[in-house]
Amino acid sequence: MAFPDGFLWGAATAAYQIEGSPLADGAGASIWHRFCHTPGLVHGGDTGDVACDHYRRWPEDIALMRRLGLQSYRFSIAWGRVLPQGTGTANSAGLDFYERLVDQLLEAGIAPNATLYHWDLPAALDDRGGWLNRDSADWFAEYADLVFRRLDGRVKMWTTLNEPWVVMDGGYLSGALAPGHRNLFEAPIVAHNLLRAHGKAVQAYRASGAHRIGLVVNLEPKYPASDAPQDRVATRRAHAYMNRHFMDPVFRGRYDAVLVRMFGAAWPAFPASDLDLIRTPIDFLGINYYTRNVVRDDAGRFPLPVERPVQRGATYTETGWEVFPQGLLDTLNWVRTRYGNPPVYITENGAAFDDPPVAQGGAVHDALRTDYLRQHLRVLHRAIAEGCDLRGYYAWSLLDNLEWAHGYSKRFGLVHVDYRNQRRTLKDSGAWYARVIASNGQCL
Ligand SMILES: N=[N+]=NCCCCNC(=O)[C@@H]1[C@H]2[C@H](O)[C@@H](O)[C@H](O)[C@@H](CO)[C@@H]12
Repeated sequence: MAFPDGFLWGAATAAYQIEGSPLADGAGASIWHRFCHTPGLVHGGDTGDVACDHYRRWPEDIALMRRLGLQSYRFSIAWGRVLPQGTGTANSAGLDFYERLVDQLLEAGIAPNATLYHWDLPAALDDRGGWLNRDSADWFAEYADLVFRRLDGRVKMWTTLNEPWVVMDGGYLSGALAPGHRNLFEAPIVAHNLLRAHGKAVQAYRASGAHRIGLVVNLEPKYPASDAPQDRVATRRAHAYMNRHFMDPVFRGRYDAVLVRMFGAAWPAFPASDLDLIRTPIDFLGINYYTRNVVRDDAGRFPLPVERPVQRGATYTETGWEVFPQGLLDTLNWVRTRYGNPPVYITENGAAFDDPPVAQGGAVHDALRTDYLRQHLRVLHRAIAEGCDLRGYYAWSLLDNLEWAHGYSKRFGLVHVDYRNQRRTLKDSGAWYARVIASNGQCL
C-alpha cells in the first residue's frame, strides 16, 4: 500500500527526555529539572540529568537516524539552554548546540522539525508565575523570535507547543507533571495563556520566518461505554475537555460551550481580542495519537474522573493504553470534517511494551511494537484514501527515553538504550520501520 510521493517519514524525541546535561554550558534549569529533583514525584527518583546523553552523543544518534533512513527528525529545543532566565540574555552555547545539530541533520539529508516547547519551562519563569502569568505569551514570543532568526531556513518546519492539553491537565489539574499544581481555577488560565503564546509565536514567525509553522495536539477519540444517555453526555464532556479544548479556539476562534459550562465559576472572562490572536492561521497541524478512551457516566463530576474501562479482548500497552488504531482513522476524519481538512502530520505515535532484553548478538525482538506501528500505519493509508490531507508520520520515539513521571520504566524507542553504559541497540521494530520508509509504505 504505497503512500503518496513526498509523504514524510520520521521519528520524534524531546529535549528533556533525551539530552541530559540540563545545566551544561550556561543552560538554565527547567521546571522538569526541579520536578525530577523533588523526592517522590518521579518513578524511582529518576531525573533527566543524564537521560540518553544526547547532548554529547548526538552525532551517534544522527548516525542511527541515517541507518533508519529517516527523512525527517522531530526534536524540541530546550528554552532554558537558549535563554537561561527565560527572557533577556541569550546563551550562545545553547544556540550553538542546536545549530550544530541542525547542520548535521541537513548534512545527513534529514529535515529538521523543531518544537519550541515540549514542557520544559525555564524555572526562572515559573518563579514569575509561569503559564499563569499573562506575560508568558510575550516571554514565549521573545524566545521563539530569537530561535527563528537563528535557525529558520535550515529548519523549515516549526511547531510552537507540544500538547498544551497535557501541560494544562498534568501540570495544573492532576499535578502528575511539572510544575505539579492541582487547581481547577488555574487550568483554564494556563490553557488560555498557552494558546496566546502559540498565537504570538505564529505572528512572530510571520514577521521573520519564510517556511512553515504549526501546533502539536494530543487527540484521543472518546466513545460512549453504552447508548445510555448518561454515557453519551459524559462522552461529549470528555471530548470537549480534551479534544475540542484547543482545536476549537485555534481553528474556529471560540471555546466549546460545553467546556465553558464544565468549568463553571472557574472559567474566567477572557478578552475577545485574545481569540483573534489565538486563531492566527497556521500552516499545518501535528497530531499525537496513542489510544482511545471509552467513557462512562461521570455523574456531572468535574474534573472528570480519569478511568479507562477495560475492553474485553483488547491489547494494552505498558502505559495502560488500549491499542485501538480505528481511533486514529476516526480522529483524522473528525479533523478533516470539523476543521476544514488542514494539512496534518502524525507527530507522535508509538507504544511502550515490556520489551525483551537485548539478546546475544544485540537484538531486541519487540514484535508487539512492530505490530502496533503496522496497524496504525495501515489506518493512515485508509485515511488518505478517505480524503484526509495527511503529509507525514513521526514514530514516537527514536530512542528509549525519560517517560516523564514514569522515569525510565517505560520504553517507547525504536532503539533500545542501556542506561548503564548508553549503548544503543536497534530493535526489530526499528529495522522494520527502516524497510517501511525505504518502500514508502509498500511493504505494510
Ligand atoms: N487522560 N489521559 N490521557 C492520556 C493522554 C496521553 C497524553 N500523553 C502523551 O500524549 C505523551 C506524549 C508526549 O509528547 C511525549 O513526550 C511522551 O513521551 C509520549 C508518551 O507518553 C506522549
